[in-house]
Amino acid sequence: MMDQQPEVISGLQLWQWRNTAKTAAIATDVPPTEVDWLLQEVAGLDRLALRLESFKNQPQIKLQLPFAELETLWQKRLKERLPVQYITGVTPWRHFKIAVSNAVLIPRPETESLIDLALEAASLPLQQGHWADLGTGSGAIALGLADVFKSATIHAVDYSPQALAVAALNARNYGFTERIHFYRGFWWEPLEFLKGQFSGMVSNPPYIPTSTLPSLQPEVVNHEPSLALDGGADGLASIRHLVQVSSSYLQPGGIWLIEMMAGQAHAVKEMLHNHGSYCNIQIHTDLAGIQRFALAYKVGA
Ligand SMILES: C[S@@+](CC[C@H](N)C(=O)[O-])C[C@H]1O[C@@H](n2cnc3c(N)ncnc32)[C@H](O)[C@@H]1O
Repeated sequence: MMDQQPEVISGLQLWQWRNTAKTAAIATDVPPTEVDWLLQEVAGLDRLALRLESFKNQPQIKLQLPFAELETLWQKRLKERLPVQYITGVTPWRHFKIAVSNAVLIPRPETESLIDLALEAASLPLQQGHWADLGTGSGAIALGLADVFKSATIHAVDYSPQALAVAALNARNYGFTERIHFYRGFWWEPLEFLKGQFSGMVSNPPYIPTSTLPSLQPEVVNHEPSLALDGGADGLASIRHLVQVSSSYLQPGGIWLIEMMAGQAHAVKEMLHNHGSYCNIQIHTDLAGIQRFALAYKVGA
């Protein structure tokens, strides 16, 4: 989107477009606030200017794309249910502005808590050394870990090379290229050379049962990568793998931390318990009170 030719229009013209776009949003069950997200990115307007509508009197506003293209993109949002984050190319996550494309899952607000949980769970020695972000997608978790664990090296893996390109861009944007290393491969496989040495692992793996996918919102099922969503028949295929394999990659006392779907906590807890290599198994809720995160330590510290 940002490669388009810029265009200058009047504040009044943009104000009128905004009103029409908001009315259409309400009529099609799209949050009207998304119109303002779009205008913040393409017209460089801040939240206050939008809230007070002070831009209405500006003689000229420079858009980062032709005005007609703005309308085309908004129609795609409404008719094709294209997520607004894929239109703007960015999404807020913690204090970052994360670049996204349709090669990556849009990082969700609930996933932000994984970073706080990792920080609370890790003693000072564990806040250093090697951490893994498995299934990094946009790289959001890797950025979050690099941000709170200033002396750690983050190893971020994804199976999708297109996702890794987005993640690498985000790492560059925040000056983390030295501290986040990217690998293409199947979960832990590219990290074999560090087996037994990891202070911790954080992952938000695909966890939606295959049969549930068609019932998700069209924004998700029609636009987000299925590799990021599909957790196999019971939704637990990736989590099961991460339970089985991670203990040989973690150092004794190392942290295992994942996000999961509502209703999976009991099964995940049981898997961790039955494996025999994990202790102090904990389930944590998200801000909505849903059992969303599982945390455990490798035995033997
Ligand atoms: C739910 S998304 C999470 C993305 C990002 N970590 C986040 O929280 O926003 C799951 C990610 O796992 C990746 N993935 C799926 N299967 C994988 C595998 N076998 N090995 C490595 N990554 C995989 C997907 O490409 C996707 O980027």
